[in-house]
Amino acid sequence: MSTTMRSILVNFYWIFGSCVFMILVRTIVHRTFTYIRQMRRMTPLLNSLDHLPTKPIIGSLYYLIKDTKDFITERGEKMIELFNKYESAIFWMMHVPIVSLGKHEDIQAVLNNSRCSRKFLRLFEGTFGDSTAALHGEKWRRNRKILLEAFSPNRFHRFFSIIKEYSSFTTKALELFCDTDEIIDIKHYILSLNANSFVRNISDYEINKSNNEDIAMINAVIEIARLECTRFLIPWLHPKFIYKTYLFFLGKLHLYREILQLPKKIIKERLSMCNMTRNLQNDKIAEDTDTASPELFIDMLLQRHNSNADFTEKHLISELKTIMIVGVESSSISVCTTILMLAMHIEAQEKVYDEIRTICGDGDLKIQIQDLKKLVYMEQCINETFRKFPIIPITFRICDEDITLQNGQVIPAGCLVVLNIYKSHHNKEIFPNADNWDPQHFNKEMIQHRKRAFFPFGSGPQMCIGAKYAMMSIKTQLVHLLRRYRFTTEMKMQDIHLELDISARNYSGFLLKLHSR
Ligand code: HEM
Repeated sequence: MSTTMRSILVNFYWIFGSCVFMILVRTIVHRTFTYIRQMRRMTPLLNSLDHLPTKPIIGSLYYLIKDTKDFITERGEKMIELFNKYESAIFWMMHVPIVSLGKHEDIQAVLNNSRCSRKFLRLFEGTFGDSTAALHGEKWRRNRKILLEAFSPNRFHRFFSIIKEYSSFTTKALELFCDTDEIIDIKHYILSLNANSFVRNISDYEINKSNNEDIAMINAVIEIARLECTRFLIPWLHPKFIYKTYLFFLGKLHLYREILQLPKKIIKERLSMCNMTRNLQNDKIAEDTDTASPELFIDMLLQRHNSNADFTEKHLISELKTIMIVGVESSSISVCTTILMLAMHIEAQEKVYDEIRTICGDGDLKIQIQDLKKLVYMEQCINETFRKFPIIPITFRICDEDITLQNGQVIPAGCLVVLNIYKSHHNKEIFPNADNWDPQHFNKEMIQHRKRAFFPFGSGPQMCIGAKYAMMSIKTQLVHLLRRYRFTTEMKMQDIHLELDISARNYSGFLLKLHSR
């Protein structure tokens, strides 16, 4: 290399290096000033609340790390335990204050306030990306409209027959373990049932178990959720560049590609199928999809993508990926936990079984969608499972305006708020037998009184759009499984340990024995 070339390169590196340095300094100074300005306004208001114990630099995070063998699995339970000590308090996530609220009136006030959003979910980009769950404002409103239509009860007949098909298939597959001494973890079977039926319901795509691309997504979801939860708890990992570097050193960047493989493949296959049909039917489909609302969720998204320049391919993939994540895991956990509870409470299981027999008869199982409403005691058991083990035990909001609590305290705008659903579900004034699993909490006489402190699907404008779908799906699966098997377990309540990332899952498993009916 000539000397001139070398000196040009050296100058280039100097200029480039200085630019990067200047940008870094500017960002740090800007962030520090913004933080100081915000804290000046927030501190007087926050001082009126209880403060959770803190340590220098890491704040209250110390109490999540203290005496912990495995931070990733134990942090959820520790967080709930810590928040549960106070009705409303401040938790210092390093230098960032988070206000935790546990009174149901305060939780309602925040959930029902349309100026409180889930903007922080941008930190969970692998899980939620640019989907409805992470959006706010006009974009969120437009996406939510599509979701509400796609999962409206008038579309349930088709969903129901597909869920029935996969439930029968899984019930038969479990035959292998019936009346043997083998203890099995039903989680894998139920997860597969829900993944297959949900993906068919939204896109007509059939998951191929022998295809690595299809299976990779399921593993990537759990790992990414864990990583993003760590990112959320450690503010130093919030800047994208630092988080990406962290992933690079952990060797986990590939997960972010894997999580997108299945949604991308579904879209590709759907597009090629639509093109084929279009050619065969002489453009009839094209005319239809331009005017009427399509039947499948994926077609609704494709229609939106075709007609709206701001709904890019990235949004399309993200929406599909997120709905698969939230739709599959939550229903699987609910089915598994309800069966585990019924296995621990045999009397309740017999009562549910008698109800199923009364409604569906003794012969071959011929359940109709309208029968599901009649399964009242089963619904009490499902609700009690949601109460005792809420799938989303805590949720967060950032409020764009000051929020006044019932006792007059003010939560300043811009503050991150934790809504402690778990605490509300364990309020002994409303649920007298709160520490135990007791379906009587939801009997006919008390249900209205209790539902005001009961938020399994959230509440207000951002409430879950899949609540009715989930209840229909869970009941259909339980009818099939409980009609064929009596489940027993050696597990006890204290064996259940919840890991918390985007949802709470029991990492001790769902260990059951199956006996024929
Ligand atoms: C037992 C099953 C389920 C539970 C316990 C559950 C729970 C929840 C909760 C608590 C929220 C609100 C979170 C918050 O306010 O921060 C939520 C939101 C959401 N859920 Fe579910 N969910 C379940 C099933 C489903 C299903 C099956 C779907 C899809 C069909 C779904 C789609 C969504 C979406 C899209 C949102 C975000 C709504 C918005 O931001 O406007 N969920 N879910």
